[in-house]
Amino acid sequence: MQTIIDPPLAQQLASQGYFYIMHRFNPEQRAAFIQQMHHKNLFASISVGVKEAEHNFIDQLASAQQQPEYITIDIAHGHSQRVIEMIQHIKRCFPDCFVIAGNVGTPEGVRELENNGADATKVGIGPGKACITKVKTGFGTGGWQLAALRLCAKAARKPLIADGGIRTHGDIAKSIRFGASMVMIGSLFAGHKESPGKVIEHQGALYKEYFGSASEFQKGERRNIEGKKILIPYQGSIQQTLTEMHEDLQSAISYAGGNNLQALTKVNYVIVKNSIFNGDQILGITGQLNQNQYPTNH
Ligand SMILES: NC(=O)C1=CN([C@@H]2O[C@H](COP(=O)(O)OP(=O)(O)OC[C@H]3O[C@@H](n4cnc5c(N)ncnc54)[C@H](OP(=O)(O)O)[C@@H]3O)[C@@H](O)[C@H]2O)C=CC1
Ligand SMILES: Nc1nc2c(ncn2[C@@H]2O[C@H](COP(=O)(O)O)[C@@H](O)[C@H]2O)c(=O)[nH]1
Repeated sequence: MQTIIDPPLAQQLASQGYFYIMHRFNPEQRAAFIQQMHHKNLFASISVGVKEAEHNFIDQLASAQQQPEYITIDIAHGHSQRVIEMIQHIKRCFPDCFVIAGNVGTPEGVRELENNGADATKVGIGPGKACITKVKTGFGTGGWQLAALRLCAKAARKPLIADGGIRTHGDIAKSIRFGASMVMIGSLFAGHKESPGKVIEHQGALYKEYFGSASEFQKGERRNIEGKKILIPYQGSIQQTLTEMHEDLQSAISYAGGNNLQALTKVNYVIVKNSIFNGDQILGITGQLNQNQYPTNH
């Protein structure tokens, strides 16, 4: 997403061994981005849409022999013929490229994209924090993302990426329990100084803008709008959050009784009707929100 990642942050993440997906909203900069990443011996992970210009873009990369290691097909409704055609087009041009397709919310969607060549599938229709798909269309996995993931995982033969709805670090461990190999995160990263969202001062406090890729702010027009703009409290460096996520995931693995991520995939769980958040907010002793978590809703 344009308010989450830009080339410098992609370089930082890749050089530290994190996976990233570069957004597709500066289309003319993608070829140069691949070159820059390769020049620094880093992997290139770009995204594309499904329209004709995107097919032509893949052809241009192929003619220039500029193969990114990862291409994500990033559209709202991933269980569609246009995504299947794009997977096949990419695989024709770049048989070795790892193709991530999505987003879907059903086992049928996962199976069909996998059968047509996707190497991994993104699961999540509408659980994102800047998303309004559920209220506008009545569709989606918003509010039951983990259950959707669990259903999709039963059908999946290749990795699943849980995309959207990660609100706490604990949600990462839970997503792995229900079948994700990876999670994709927007809002939890949006407030950091490295994220490209604009800094806004509001009633004496600093925030960063975070907008949906299907919002009017991204699209520049009010057509098929399924996203909104929100403000996320400004949080300083992303490294602190990454470190804390790492530590929390390590603790989760230990609670699961193991010493690697596999342990999380087998742990027992109970489903409770209402979330057992105990009404807690994670507040520091000064009453300030802890640096990295639980921004207020806007
Ligand atoms: N994960 C999620 O829940 C969602 C994510 N998004 C994000 O928003 C961005 C823009 O996505 P998108 O609008 O698909 O990209 P594009 O504008 O590239 O549209 C791709 C194609 O899908 C069509 N389209 C758009 N929305 C839908 C829909 N809900 N159902 C069926 N067809 C649709 C478009 O029609 P036309 O040409 O007429 O515009 C176009 O043909 C992406 O980054 C996507 O990830 C958006 C919504 C949901
Ligand atoms: N329905 C919409 N979903 C969107 C839009 N822009 C992005 N997204 C999805 O949200 C996640 C990030 O979720 P978060 O909970 O971590 O903030 C992102 O990866 C996309 O899949 C949108 O405009 N509408």
